[in-house]
Amino acid sequence: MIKLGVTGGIGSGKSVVCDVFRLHDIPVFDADREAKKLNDTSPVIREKLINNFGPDLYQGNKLDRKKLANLIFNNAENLRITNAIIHPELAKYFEKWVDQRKHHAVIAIDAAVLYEAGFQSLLDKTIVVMAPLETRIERAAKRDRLSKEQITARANSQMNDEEKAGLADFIIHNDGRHSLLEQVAQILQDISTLY
Ligand SMILES: CC(C)(COP(=O)(O)OP(=O)(O)OC[C@H]1O[C@@H](n2cnc3c(N)ncnc32)[C@H](O)[C@@H]1O)[C@@H](O)C(=O)NCCC(=O)NCCS
Ligand SMILES: Nc1ncnc2c1ncn2[C@@H]1O[C@H](COP(=O)(O)OP(=O)(O)OP(=O)(O)O)[C@@H](O)[C@H]1O
Repeated sequence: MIKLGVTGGIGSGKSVVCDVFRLHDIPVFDADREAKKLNDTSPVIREKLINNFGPDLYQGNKLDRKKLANLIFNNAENLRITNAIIHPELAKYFEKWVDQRKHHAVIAIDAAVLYEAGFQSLLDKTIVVMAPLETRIERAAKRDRLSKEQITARANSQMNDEEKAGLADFIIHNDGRHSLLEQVAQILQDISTLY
């Protein structure tokens, strides 16, 4: 089995690229979505987040996402604490998810903070989806109905594209001038010798 990581800055097009992988019948683990599920279901995460940020971070069983977002985006120490709580649990859950898909030749994880979370050590190859920062901010602002400042705060909480590109095995250009279908097909051809 080849384990691929797909990352890229906010609004870069990771989810669109991962939909192309799904078209090739490759299962994709959506780290954002699975992390949010764990935030609401993992007693370990809940206890540690409450110990660090207080009980009103949760309304009943549900994490108040807006409250946590306001605490971590623009505060490096709170971001570090939160990542140290959530990412190890997310990594454990990802490994279980992989074990249940052993019959697939290739699987992928869609993770905005793949390198920051240390997931690279769990993977065989990593792919960075790149687009100009202003394009990314416009796309994400349109999609999420967040202000450009809120998107920029999230972008500033992530490794920048150049650092990610230096760590990547493959780059996918999603600037509207390169075909995503062709770039994904080329990567799958390149890795086909590995399995
Ligand atoms: C803080 C949370 C609750 C905010 O959720 P909310 O729905 O309000 O914001 P949303 O998820 O839309 O955030 C938008 C973007 O922020 C970025 N982002 C999310 N978590 C992080 C993080 N820890 N570090 C840097 N950027 C992050 C992603 O690009 C995400 O798409 C949520 O983002 C979260 O639980 N983050 C911590 C877990 C995590 O690292 N998830 C990403 C795994 S790759
Ligand atoms: N090449 C493109 N042309 C036009 N719109 C695009 C393109 N690629 C992505 N988009 C749109 O931009 C927005 C961001 O794309 P996507 O959600 O795939 O990014 P992402 O990297 O997953 O972002 P995030 O990290 O915020 O989840 C989406 O609304 C998507 O439909």
